[in-house]
Amino acid sequence: MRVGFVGWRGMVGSVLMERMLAENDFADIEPIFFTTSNIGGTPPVIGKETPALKDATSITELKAMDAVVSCQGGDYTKSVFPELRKAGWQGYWIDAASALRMAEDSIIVLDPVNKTNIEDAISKGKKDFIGGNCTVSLMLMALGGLFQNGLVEWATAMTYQAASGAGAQNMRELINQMGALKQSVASELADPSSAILEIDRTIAETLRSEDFPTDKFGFPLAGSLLPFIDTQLDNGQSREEWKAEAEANKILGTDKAIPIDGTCVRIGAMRCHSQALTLKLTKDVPLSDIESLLAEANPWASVVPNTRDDSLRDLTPTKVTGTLQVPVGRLRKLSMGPEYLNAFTVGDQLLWGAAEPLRRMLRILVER
Ligand SMILES: NC(=O)C1=CN([C@@H]2O[C@H](COP(=O)(O)OP(=O)(O)OC[C@H]3O[C@@H](n4cnc5c(N)ncnc54)[C@H](OP(=O)(O)O)[C@@H]3O)[C@@H](O)[C@H]2O)C=CC1
Ligand SMILES: N[C@@H](CC(=O)OP(=O)(O)O)C(=O)O
Repeated sequence: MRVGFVGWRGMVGSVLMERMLAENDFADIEPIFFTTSNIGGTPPVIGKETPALKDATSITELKAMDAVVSCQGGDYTKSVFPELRKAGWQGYWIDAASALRMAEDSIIVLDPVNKTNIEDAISKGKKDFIGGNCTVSLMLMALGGLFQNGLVEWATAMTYQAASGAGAQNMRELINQMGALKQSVASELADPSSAILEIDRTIAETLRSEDFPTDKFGFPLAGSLLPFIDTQLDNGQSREEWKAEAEANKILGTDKAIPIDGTCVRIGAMRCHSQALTLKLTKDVPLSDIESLLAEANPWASVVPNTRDDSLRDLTPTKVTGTLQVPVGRLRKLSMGPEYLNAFTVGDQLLWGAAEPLRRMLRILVER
């Protein structure tokens, strides 16, 4: 299988490359690397010979691929994909960008949750397999045991999303913001007898100053938060909030849409998205059954006991970052009634949130 990779040196693409190397995925395909900026350049080192970088905008070059995996972004997808199909290309298109997610012919891929739908789509000749939004994929990885068993009447997710979701430059800016804050009070901090309210005043001034580094986010994130992610829709939702219900129901293949809504918030974590969920269950399910269903849904979901020690140790971005684990905890029935469940989950948005579903989709095709 000749597989073209576009966007392999970006942040999501680099995580995909790391995972493919770790799983020895390149052994079973003929990889060809593309670029939008360095045609003829040196391809990445993957343990086998590959040709010089090809032009990612060349329909002729792309047409020679059996599959194309793109982590290049939505603008690239929108400009190249229709031309490629128009030119009669019948290969598989696997994409991290949101551009084609809700297209009628596309499947949103998250195989631990919708492998049957994926297999069915391949059998029916579908060719466009798109990775889901990171918060949606991570929610379904963590809470698949309830959603897949028809136990969720509705859900509301309040998110705590990492800087990485906004891009590599934003991650750098977050650290620069942290550095600028520390610098502004360095001498006071070094003096244990200095007044905390004076430090706080200086920090607030620094956050509000014109010199504070905010080119990428537009606003301070370190020492603050940003309660709006992605663009604004007419109904008051952010596009990120809209994706929850739209994409989750498409992934689950529900006949009747499960309402899912909430508020998406950017916080100063590096690459793990966290979510606090309230779920209205379709019936009163005992907590022990809920825990079993969640833990058994897939090998990456795990239940963190709802104790202070366990939650603070195991249910944080610090613990989860760089791993494929998607722990879920803070599980308890809410005071509203026995059908109301509280949950909190954390996941790495570059792994299960972006690269891993694409890697596994390619494997499904290779192994058929
Ligand atoms: N960030 C995220 O959390 C998620 C992103 N996505 C999707 O993936 C797409 C790509 O996102 P992301 O990986 O963050 O984008 P990046 O900006 O990191 O990379 C995109 C492309 O930019 C080019 N580029 C230019 N300068 C550099 C540089 N210094 N280092 C690396 N690449 C550079 C590369 O193309 P070239 O080699 O051709 O020059 C690269 O493939 C997004 O647009 C989105 O659609 C999906 C889910 C989550
Ligand atoms: N919007 C997500 C990241 C992302 O790229 O999402 P999508 O693939 O749906 O555009 C975030 O900011 O955390």
